[in-house]
Amino acid sequence: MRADQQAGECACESGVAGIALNEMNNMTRLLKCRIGPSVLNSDLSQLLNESQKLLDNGADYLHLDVMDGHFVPNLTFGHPVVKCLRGKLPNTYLETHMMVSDPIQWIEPMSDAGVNLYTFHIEPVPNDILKVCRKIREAGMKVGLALKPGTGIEAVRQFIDSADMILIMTVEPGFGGQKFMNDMMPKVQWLRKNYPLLDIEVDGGVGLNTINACAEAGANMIVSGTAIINALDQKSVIANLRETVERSIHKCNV
Ligand SMILES: O=C(CO)[C@H](O)[C@H](O)COP(=O)(O)O
Repeated sequence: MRADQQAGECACESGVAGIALNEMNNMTRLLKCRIGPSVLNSDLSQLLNESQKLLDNGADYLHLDVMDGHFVPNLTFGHPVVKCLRGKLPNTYLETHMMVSDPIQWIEPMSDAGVNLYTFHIEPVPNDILKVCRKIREAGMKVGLALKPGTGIEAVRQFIDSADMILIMTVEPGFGGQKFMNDMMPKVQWLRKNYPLLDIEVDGGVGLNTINACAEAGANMIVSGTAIINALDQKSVIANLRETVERSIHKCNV
């Protein structure tokens, strides 16, 4: 494991994916809100500047959308770009959201590039989920499991304890700027109810108009792309998103 990967802090201090409900009362306060802007719709010719601006404006981590043109009908960037970014941002927590058909193929290259959290979709590898989780950990990264909107929670249930985070997609993966799918919130609610300390991330159409639904459902890791990137005042949008989520986390604790 690289030093910068080790230094990365996960949103749930305990690092425990799930605990029994009766153990949670004194522990929910450890759940942390984290805002991770997606750089997908930023000016990618200025990736470092765009990233630095997001961090200066309060981002806790960067959500890097890696698309292979097979799993989703779009192409972005891969490990060479991530490695360059890591070189310039040695202390930033980097998540790669792997929208790829073969998540195993990119584990070593992404680990070598300095990724902290490797989030992959379970849909292309239904019979190899545990194997992929194990390889990600062996490579020194945290494990995120991502679900497309059409994938039910039952598909991931038995693997939650093997993950550090579950990503509930609130749009069809592939493009930024789509409409938030409110009907994904029951998945988030179910996860939060049954896994009080689990890091739950939402991604897709999340902004000031939709953050309330995410926060109330129990999401604590917030990916937001266009709502932050296109904002005139990124700092205030990030602060607003954080405030809404922290209010919900606080309500759970009292
Ligand atoms: O994973 C993604 C698309 O597949 C993006 O992270 C996501 O859509 C962010 O952009 P926006 O907030 O504009 O929806």
